[in-house]
Amino acid sequence: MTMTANPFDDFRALLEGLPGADTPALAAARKRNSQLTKPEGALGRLEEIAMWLAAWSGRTPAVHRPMVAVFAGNHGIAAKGVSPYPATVTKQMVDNFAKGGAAINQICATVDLSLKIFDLALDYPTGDITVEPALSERDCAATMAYGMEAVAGGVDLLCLGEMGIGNTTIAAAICHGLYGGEAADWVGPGTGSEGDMLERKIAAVADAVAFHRDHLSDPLELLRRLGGRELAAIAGAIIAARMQKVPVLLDGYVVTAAAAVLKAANPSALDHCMIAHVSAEPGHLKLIQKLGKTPLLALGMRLGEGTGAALAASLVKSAAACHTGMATFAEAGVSGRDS
Ligand SMILES: Cc1cc2ncn([C@H]3O[C@H](COP(=O)(O)O)[C@@H](O)[C@H]3O)c2cc1C
Ligand SMILES: O=C(O)c1cccnc1
Repeated sequence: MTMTANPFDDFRALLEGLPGADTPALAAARKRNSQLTKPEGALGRLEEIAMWLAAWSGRTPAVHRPMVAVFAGNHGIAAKGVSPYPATVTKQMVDNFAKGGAAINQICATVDLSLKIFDLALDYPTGDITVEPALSERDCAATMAYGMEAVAGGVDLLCLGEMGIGNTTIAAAICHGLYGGEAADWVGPGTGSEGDMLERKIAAVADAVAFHRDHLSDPLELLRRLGGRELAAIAGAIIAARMQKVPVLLDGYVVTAAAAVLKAANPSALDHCMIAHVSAEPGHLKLIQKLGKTPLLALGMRLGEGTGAALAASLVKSAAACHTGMATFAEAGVSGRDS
């Protein structure tokens, strides 16, 4: 009989052997970028986006099949009174997504993105992280594997979103677990916690990290103890995207917290990801700084659902269109600099 391997072993191996950037594709894109009919660098970060697309897709920058994946999960911590909305809203919003009535539906329709909702065992909330792990090893690994399925069907830009009442508390616990400081440094209003509720939220994050403190040095163990189903699935989707050469846009605080776990396991793990926007949730900017990234948008949004990522996809599509569609100086007969 063979020994049962640790459920995280496959993910550890994947994280250790992540593929790097495609340097020939990047070099080709840089060359073309320098020949396009515009002053050098005049498209600013759109040029950076086009180079990033080339490096991580391994092709000429192009976005033909962009998709928003929204992962939904429920959290045991919600029973501690850390959100002004009841946990039943998670399922109700999943129904709203299906009917086309949520913000993310409107943005996807406007920007022309496909939208897929992944409903993760909503009737089975995760454990209360102040007194137990959120997930078993098996459940966490299986949910990460499920998240990897999001990267299918020729998707060439993956926008990650989430839905889960209580998950800004989970995101704060992950950040406090990863980076330390005070619990209050990482806790914000989420959907609108204030006063006593905000104090309960801070206490829950402090209690959770204190309870699990001897088990947080391993990032995947931290994810299963302090995380949640949608965060585990997001982590899996980010890994799968890297393996399949699909660039990724990360949404707000919750999605970025899930991603941060991977960076703790391998410092290069998020090189194929951009931060779509900085959320109004105060911990998000601090987290983005820890990751050494610069968000694309700052619109004061704090919704989640992948809404910031979906909006930023319009920038990525525009960047790819400029890169491929613009004429070169030679093609257009436009005089170059100092000619
Ligand atoms: C109607 C409604 C729609 C949402 N869409 C995203 N969220 C966002 O709010 C939740 C996290 O905030 P907290 O930690 O304060 O519960 C997540 O579900 C997130 O996606 C929503 C929240 C509500 C109430
Ligand atoms: O930034 C986020 O991801 C966020 C903020 C508030 C509520 N839900 C998500």
